Amino acid sequence: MINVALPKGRLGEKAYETLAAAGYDCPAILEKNRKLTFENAANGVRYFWVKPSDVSIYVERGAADVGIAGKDILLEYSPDVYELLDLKIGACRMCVAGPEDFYDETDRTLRVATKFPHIAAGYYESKSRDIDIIHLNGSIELAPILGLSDVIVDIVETGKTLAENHLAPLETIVDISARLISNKVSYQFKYQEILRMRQALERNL
Ligand SMILES: Nc1ncnc2c1ncn2[C@@H]1O[C@H](COP(=O)(O)OP(=O)(O)OP(=O)(O)O)[C@@H](O)[C@H]1O
Ligand SMILES: O=P(O)(O)OC[C@H]1O[C@H](OP(=O)(O)OP(=O)(O)O)[C@H](O)[C@@H]1O
Repeated sequence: MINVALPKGRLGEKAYETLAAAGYDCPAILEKNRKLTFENAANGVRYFWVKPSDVSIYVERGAADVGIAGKDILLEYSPDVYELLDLKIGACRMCVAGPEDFYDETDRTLRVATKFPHIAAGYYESKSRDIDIIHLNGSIELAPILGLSDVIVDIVETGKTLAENHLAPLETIVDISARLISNKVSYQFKYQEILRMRQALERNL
């Protein structure tokens, strides 16, 4: 049996469809209910629905053997896991964004609002730019509008949220997509099962 942590929310359905298409379907998961675990003994898979930002914790600690997590989560938390495959789903990019006419006055500390403080800190450190990080949990675009920050570091997919709030992407930090990750001990002890899953997913890319 292989235990798989799936991200709830916008990435969840695509992640499950990708696994189902690779031979790891579990029809019960499509029932609209509040259950969090689903098993299909026929193909040896057990799924857990977890918060997207928690997938890497479940996998790192071995509560799940494998999981599907956005590259943003892996860059932010640096979990001690193996990254096995780029699944090419959930494509978006991590950007610096702000008012369209933003001009960085480099003589003062830049105020950066973000849900991703480590990614933001690493990016500005690489540019030797002093910043003050304002760690928020959502609606990041509000920060520059209300004067809480100068810019934001956030995910941009279609760009609609930025445009509708009169903001623009200013710099791309990194391209993001979902990855298959594995617990390091499971990768040894369930090597054949995990390899089979990775290969089946890779064939379907
Ligand atoms: N428009 C988008 N906004 C946010 N994430 C996106 C977007 N498009 C693709 N993704 C990918 O989907 C993953 C899950 O995003 P989602 O918005 O469902 O999680 P979240 O609500 O931010 O997570 P959490 O509730 O744990 O904070 C992200 O980690 C990212 O890799
Ligand atoms: O470029 P777009 O297609 O508009 O997508 C990007 C937006 O989606 C995400 O927000 P989310 O919907 O997760 O809301 P939250 O950050 O407020 O929780 C992200 O933080 C951006 O705000």
